[in-house]
Amino acid sequence: MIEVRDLRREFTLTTRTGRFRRERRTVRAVDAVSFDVAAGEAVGYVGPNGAGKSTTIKVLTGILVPTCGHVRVSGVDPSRSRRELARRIGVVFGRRSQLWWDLPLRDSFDLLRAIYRVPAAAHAERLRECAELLDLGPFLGTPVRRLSLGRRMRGEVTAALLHAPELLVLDEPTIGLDLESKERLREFLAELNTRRGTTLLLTTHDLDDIERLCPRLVVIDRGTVLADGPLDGLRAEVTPERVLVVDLEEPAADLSGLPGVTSARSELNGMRHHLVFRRAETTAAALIAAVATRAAVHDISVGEPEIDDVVRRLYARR
Ligand SMILES: Nc1ncnc2c1ncn2[C@@H]1O[C@H](COP(=O)(O)OP(=O)(O)OP(=O)(O)O)[C@@H](O)[C@H]1O
Repeated sequence: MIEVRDLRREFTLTTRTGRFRRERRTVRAVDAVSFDVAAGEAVGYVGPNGAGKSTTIKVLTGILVPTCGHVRVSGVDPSRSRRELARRIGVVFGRRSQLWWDLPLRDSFDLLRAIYRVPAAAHAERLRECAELLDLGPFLGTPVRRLSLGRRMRGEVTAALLHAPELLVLDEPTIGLDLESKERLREFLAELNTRRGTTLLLTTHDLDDIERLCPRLVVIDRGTVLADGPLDGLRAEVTPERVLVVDLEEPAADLSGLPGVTSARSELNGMRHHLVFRRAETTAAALIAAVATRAAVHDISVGEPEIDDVVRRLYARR
């Protein structure tokens, strides 16, 4: 669905250095970026501010022409076949609107139908479905400028989906939304991906979006790809240890020396034990079984590093 090979995009900046002197400087926003996204995947494209996320998205959606490299989205070269691409993909920019500010939502949707030449019956059916799932029905007659941000974003997503695209590209779709609106949007997008098979590529600073929506992460920093893989795989790569917390029925003085355990400590007078173990050497299940031979276990939990921690560690590798 998406094919990116050795993508580079540069910007030339001109700064005044004297009354008649100007200096030209080249900024490489994206450099040697390569990744693929298969049909049906949901991929999070993350990185710190200025990493090159939006530049990549703009190249993928045909807004920017690459300086060099090979890019194919939905079978077409985005910068050469922008119109064709627009018929195949949907795009949502969280910080920009594709709706007509003074028109009621419904009129914006009608205009988009005319632009994309969607048959009336198919349009009506998709609008009914999106309006129902995103609870937009009561607001279809409201001018866009009077909608809350959460409702407007739901309108933006509906607008991007009315022509039934096979790929939806979202740049910061949950930025500025309250928790409830974020959750509602995530739920809708997750369903769109799993039920409809719509491919998703999204950039976000909100790692809960990734946790909820994207089994795979592409991490970019300073224009190059730092890591690409399943979230769980990246977790294991950057944090080779996990923690098993065991609550016992009776206090036990010491649970150290179990195979694969690198450190152990206890609290609550020996009722709770924290066992740090290396995932490469043992599994949580094997460790629980080993603990059970020494003491009666009341409850257990296995700590995974938070996704924020995983991404921070990936950035810190530089
Ligand atoms: N039009 C432009 N002219 C000059 N430099 C630009 C332009 N657009 C982006 N850049 C530079 O390219 C780099 C990457 O920017 P980009 O907006 O792609 O990053 P980002 O990862 O989307 O950041 P953020 O999360 O802050 O939106 C930055 O150094 C930025 O200043």
